[in-house]
Amino acid sequence: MAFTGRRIKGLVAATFTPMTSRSDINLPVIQKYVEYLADEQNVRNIFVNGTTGEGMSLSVQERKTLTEEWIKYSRGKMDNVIVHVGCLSLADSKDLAAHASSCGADGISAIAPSFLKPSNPDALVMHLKEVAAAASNLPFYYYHIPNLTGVKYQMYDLMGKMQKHIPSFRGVKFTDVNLMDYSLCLHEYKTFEVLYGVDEQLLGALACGAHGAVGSTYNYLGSTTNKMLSAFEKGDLHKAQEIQNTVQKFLLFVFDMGWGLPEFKDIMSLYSGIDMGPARLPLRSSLQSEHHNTVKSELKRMDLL
Ligand SMILES: CC(=O)N[C@@H]([C@@H](O)[C@H](O)[C@H](O)CO)[C@@H](O)CC(=O)C(=O)O
Repeated sequence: MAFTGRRIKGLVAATFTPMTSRSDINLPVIQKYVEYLADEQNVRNIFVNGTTGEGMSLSVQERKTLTEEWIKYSRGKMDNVIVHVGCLSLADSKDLAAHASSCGADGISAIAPSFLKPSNPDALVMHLKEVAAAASNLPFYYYHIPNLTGVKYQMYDLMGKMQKHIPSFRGVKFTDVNLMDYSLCLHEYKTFEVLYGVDEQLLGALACGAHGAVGSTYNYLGSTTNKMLSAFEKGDLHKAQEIQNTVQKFLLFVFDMGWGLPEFKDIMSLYSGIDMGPARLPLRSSLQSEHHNTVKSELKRMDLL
């Protein structure tokens, strides 16, 4: 696919998957969720069924149903809906990619299979090429998240291979703290997109030249992070640093409590007032109702609520 020049700019919320108290997908919440992102957080791009969305814990049919709902309610509200189609099975990934294309998604993305891992970078590219070909009309983003997949190839090398072999290759969703690799990618592959995925150090990525970022905190700290992007664009580095530091302190509080994805989902419910429901097994939240006020007062103390 020839590069059209349209770039994802700014924040992309990696959406949570709303669930019922029994951990079934909760579709009626999606419309309100999309409106909340657009109207309250000023976030106009979403990345669905990814890590935050517990995509790998959903069935293929659930992922298809969710994709349809996200796309339906995003019309006129979101600029881009990127659908994560990565699976352990190539056949499932291709099925999801073709489905995303038939639904009118704006792009697809896939992680590396993480149980039987690719033998080498070329094998990974062969796998991704087949996934991308199942939705050849859509931009394809490789989802680099080495801490979770255990597939740790340098993106600087891999981008060259993907550019050569995958006609619809558009870029990488880069969820790693290695800013040297990130910066090398941005500067070598200028017509591609390298979306940054570690919210707590987005400012560092901006300094490298980042134009877009995908993350879980943009669901509820989107408007705060947008202020950081504006400050950076205006050259007000001090203000941008202050905002990044506030987000970092909030995340430090969360990590110090030993919390992670299931608790982030609870925090999104507390913050937005939209019930996201619990995370699906094997994840379990340890955030109890007695923690709710602590979280809220922490957010208020940091001027985030
Ligand atoms: C490992 C992980 O979940 N990383 C998040 C970050 O947004 C992360 O939650 C944030 O930086 C806080 O650590 C995103 O990169 C994940 C993401 O974009 C996705 O849900 O696909």
